Amino acid sequence: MRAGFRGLRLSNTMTRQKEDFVPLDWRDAEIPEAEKRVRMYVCGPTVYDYAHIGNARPMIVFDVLFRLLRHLYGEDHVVYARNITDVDDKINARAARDFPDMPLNDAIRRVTTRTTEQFHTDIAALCCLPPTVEPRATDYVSGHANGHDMVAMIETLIEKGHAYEAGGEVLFDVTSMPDYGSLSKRRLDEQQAGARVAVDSHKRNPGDFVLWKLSDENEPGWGSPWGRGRPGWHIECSVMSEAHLGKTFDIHGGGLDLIFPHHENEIAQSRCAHGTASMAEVWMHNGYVQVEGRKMSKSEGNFITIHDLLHTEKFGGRKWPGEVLRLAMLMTHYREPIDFSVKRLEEAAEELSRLAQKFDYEEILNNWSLRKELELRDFVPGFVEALEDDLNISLALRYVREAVSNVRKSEFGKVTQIIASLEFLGIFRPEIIGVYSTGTLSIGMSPHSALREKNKLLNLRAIAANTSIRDAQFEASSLSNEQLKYFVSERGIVHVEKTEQISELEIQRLVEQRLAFIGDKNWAEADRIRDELAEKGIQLKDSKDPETGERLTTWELKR
Ligand SMILES: Nc1ncnc2c1ncn2[C@@H]1O[C@H](COP(=O)(O)OP(=O)(O)OP(=O)(O)O)[C@@H](O)[C@H]1O
Ligand SMILES: [Zn+2]
Repeated sequence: MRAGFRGLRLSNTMTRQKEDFVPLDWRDAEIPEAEKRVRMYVCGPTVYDYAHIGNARPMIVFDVLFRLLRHLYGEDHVVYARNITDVDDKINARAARDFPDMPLNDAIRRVTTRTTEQFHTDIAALCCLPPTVEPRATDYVSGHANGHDMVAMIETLIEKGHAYEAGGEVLFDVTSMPDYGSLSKRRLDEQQAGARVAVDSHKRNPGDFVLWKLSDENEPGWGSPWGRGRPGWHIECSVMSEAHLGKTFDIHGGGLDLIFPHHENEIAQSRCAHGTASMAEVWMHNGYVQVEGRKMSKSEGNFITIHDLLHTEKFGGRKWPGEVLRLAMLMTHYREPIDFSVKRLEEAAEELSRLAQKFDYEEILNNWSLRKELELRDFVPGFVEALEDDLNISLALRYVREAVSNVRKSEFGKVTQIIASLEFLGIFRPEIIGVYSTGTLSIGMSPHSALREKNKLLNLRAIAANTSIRDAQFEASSLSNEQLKYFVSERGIVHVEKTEQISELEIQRLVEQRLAFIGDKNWAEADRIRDELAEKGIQLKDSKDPETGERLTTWELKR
């Protein structure tokens, strides 16, 4: 087998073919094994508003690819860069609207920080791993330490005759690049002939695009040789991908809508600035999330945010767990369109609970900790091969389904393969395997059962740490001498509650007080204490000491 080929085949928009994937570093015998890297760049969000579920699709698709690359090449051998676009006129408009009394730059900062945090929270709930690096556009406009900045790249493009200044802008001259349009397969002459948009008078060609534009006083701006201004949209990705992945790298991804003009223009900038034959070896594009046949988008107004799906009942009258949303995306091949509907989410939810029914909680807990001990990295048969075929997740899921229907609980190895596969796809959480567990740790419990309960609880904690449950709550630091009730809710949230504040000493004190009342024949007070304790779950038993004949009261916890 060729060096670097691990069986992975990917559809390349550039060649319109499914190709064997051989990362660049593996083609170069000079690079030592330990230093080889697979390098992937994905265009991230423009942070001015909540991300909608359409925006989530590339994040989820390329998260699966990231996981697969890590599995095939080793975790330390994959670099995944996904940017944050925090400079954009839509951001400026939102800042002025939301914080009218604040200086614009502060307001912009507020909007981008708030939106970025929200984005991170949303996609963590969709079980996406953080990328290796997440550069922000504003850190790369000018004066970047290694010279990896937008102003420097634009200067290079002007020097090399690919860009020109006109009408308060710097524009890329598309005719300066003979094979401009190679990704979208749009020929320049066709574009010009068919151009219906009025040609801006200062543009040499209708297809020329903005690299830099001057800013008004009340717009954000950076100093540059062409005056105080801000970058056009495409230049940031050329600059940040070079800064983190080099002049040419392995995979570049994003949604279908980015092929033209965004990716086409990234290619033009990068290749012309660096004098290279390609920017990325493989170009991958996910299909649209659609609503009634039309692309979900903010401008169409036909969108639903990830946040609303997770936390409100706006869509289909219920909240949808992150795994369900994620599975709803993964059920369709990444290049095909998805019609987003309540029905689809219901199907995903049903599929998850079908996968769940087979297992019993106790079993999984035991297997889980064993698996951790053994560091098993084994998946159900056929699973990895299916993913290697251009991310054929539907087929991979079919293998998981088959494994689930054939497995017996005692088949530890197979059960762990199933869990590893579900976990790999990011759809594993305790609740999807039917977990609804409650338990009690209480005073008066036999040491053996207390230990069992305690171990269960610690296992829950381990599960919470190992999956993406971020909201797990553990209030209990000491598990002895307190009655603690814990439960895993349907959403997988682990709560630990103190169900009883009363201490053993206190019970003892009350028992003695009651005996004193009995001695005084004050039955009313004696009964009051008995009822009070019963309310707290403590049952008293009266007996006589067989030797002394003395009245004896013991207590136990009633369930
Ligand atoms: N309906 C959709 N289906 C699939 N991917 C989408 C959809 N809408 C946007 N994307 C992708 O989401 C990523 C983030 O893009 P970005 O933040 O620029 O979205 P956007 O352009 O603001 O969305 P919109 O199209 O709603 O204005 C891009 O890779 C883009 O291709
Ligand atoms: Zn980009």
